[in-house]
Amino acid sequence: MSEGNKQATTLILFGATGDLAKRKLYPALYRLYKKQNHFAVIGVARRDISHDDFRAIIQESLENYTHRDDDIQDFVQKFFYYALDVKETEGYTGLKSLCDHVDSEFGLKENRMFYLSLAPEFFAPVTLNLQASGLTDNSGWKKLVIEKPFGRDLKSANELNEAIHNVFKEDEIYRIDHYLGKEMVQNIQVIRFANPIFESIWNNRYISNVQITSSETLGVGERASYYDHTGALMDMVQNHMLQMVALTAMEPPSRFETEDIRDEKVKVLRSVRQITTDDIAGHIIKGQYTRGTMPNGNVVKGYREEDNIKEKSMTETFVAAKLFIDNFRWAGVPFYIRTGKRMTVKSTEIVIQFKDAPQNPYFNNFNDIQPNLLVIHVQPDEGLSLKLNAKKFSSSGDTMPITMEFSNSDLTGADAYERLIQDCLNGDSTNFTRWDEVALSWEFVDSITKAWNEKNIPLDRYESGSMGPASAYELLDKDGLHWWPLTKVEK
Ligand SMILES: NC(=O)C1=CN([C@@H]2O[C@H](COP(=O)(O)OP(=O)(O)OC[C@H]3O[C@@H](n4cnc5c(N)ncnc54)[C@H](OP(=O)(O)O)[C@@H]3O)[C@@H](O)[C@H]2O)C=CC1
Ligand SMILES: O=C1O[C@H](COP(=O)(O)O)[C@@H](O)[C@H](O)[C@H]1O
Repeated sequence: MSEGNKQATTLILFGATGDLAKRKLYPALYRLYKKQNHFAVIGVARRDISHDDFRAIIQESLENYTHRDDDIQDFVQKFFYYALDVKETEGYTGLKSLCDHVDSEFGLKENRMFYLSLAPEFFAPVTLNLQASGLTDNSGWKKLVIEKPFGRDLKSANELNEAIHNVFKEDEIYRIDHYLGKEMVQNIQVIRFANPIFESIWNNRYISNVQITSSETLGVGERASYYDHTGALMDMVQNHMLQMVALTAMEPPSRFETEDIRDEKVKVLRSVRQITTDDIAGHIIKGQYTRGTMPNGNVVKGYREEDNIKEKSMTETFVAAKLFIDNFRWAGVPFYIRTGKRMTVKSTEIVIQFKDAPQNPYFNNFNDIQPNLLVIHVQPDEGLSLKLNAKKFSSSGDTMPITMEFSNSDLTGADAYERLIQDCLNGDSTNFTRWDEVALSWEFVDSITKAWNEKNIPLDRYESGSMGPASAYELLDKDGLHWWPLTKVEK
């Protein structure tokens, strides 16, 4: 058992009856419990339910969980419930009493993790109420885990940051970006920095372009009211997509320590070229899905027909962008990113396309010479593939493309939320975003929003079940490139 596994903790989970808690957090906590972490959980939400009703919710959320054992009863006994409208200051006194009680019953040393899995408008008021009620005057450590989105633009993110900094120090704040908990996102640094064959050519001399795709087949689902005033730019680009760009592009840190790694990511984010109103049209595409047929044959509604979406909503459900990182290593190399809902497949991949050989002796020889590609498969399969050219078997000089593959898919690792909560218990904030990363990401995203508004950029429609609007293809087409097909997709 590592040191971290011994950290006794009371986890106060705000939003305990919500979608994220049920789908992701309870399975993650169950796995952490099985790894001998010592914690109890107080779930907080408005609905008036008993401890036992709450435990039933948790059991239900684990019903389809494949690694379930017969210790679920013991697991759920560590869960308690407190009904509270988080805006109402008075109710926090009762929460503190329950917290003190649970703490002494389980011997949790007054270590407290406050996890805000709530709508973002509650992040600041809850934090201030925690302080006012004395919940943060504990003798053990305190940590604030805060879900995304962290603000709606740089200004509001700044205000939120100031509010939480009145109560928590930066090293007590864990801003979640769950992509940073994914196995292959964490692997990017190892693939790059532990393999001189890659790192020595990881620059504009050898790399033609980078393509990062995160496509989803699901539509807006039950999160319509959140999504319709958020859109793909804030929901995915500001955080997950820019974090993957930063990890792919960063310099090797001087040491693999939290702040050194974050410093390098910050340098990349600072070097991302701001989008001006004049070049927005050629660089950033926004799209919205219409009715269409998914590959499984299901006909699905268009975005504007979804429940709780405005009939004339202009919210983008798709973004494709061409970014440049203005530094020595990446000058002139486009980073293409795209993300969207209701696309053909669910997949996240990072493709590094290498430049063609300067002179190809096989050219014009009816050969199928392809660019070398290094593909990092983030999900659903986790792995790596390297596309090369080789001699066609038994031919005189013909070539054929071959692929070398590594796949994690037979291994059962931790899930992103499990890793991140474990890191937080252990006090390791490497895979959480530091304030300056968040601020720089907003600065970039704000420049896009501003330019979109000023230029009145149209919303390009794409059929559900497609890979996005035609304009997203044209983005690469005019550079003589194309999106590489995603190879590992959810079946
Ligand atoms: N769901 C997802 O896939 C993802 C979610 N997130 C983030 O996680 C957070 C939670 O999202 P999600 O679970 O989807 O949201 P939900 O709307 O499903 O859940 C919201 C939760 O907050 C509670 N709640 C709402 N209002 C109050 C209030 N005034 N006082 C106390 N509790 C309240 C609700 O319970 P009740 O109604 O009983 O009060 C419920 O438990 C958000 O920040 C979201 O952006 C991030 C990534 C993915
Ligand atoms: O943060 C979010 O991520 C999910 C996609 O996450 P993934 O792990 O399934 O790729 C996205 O559906 C959601 O809209 C967004 O808020």
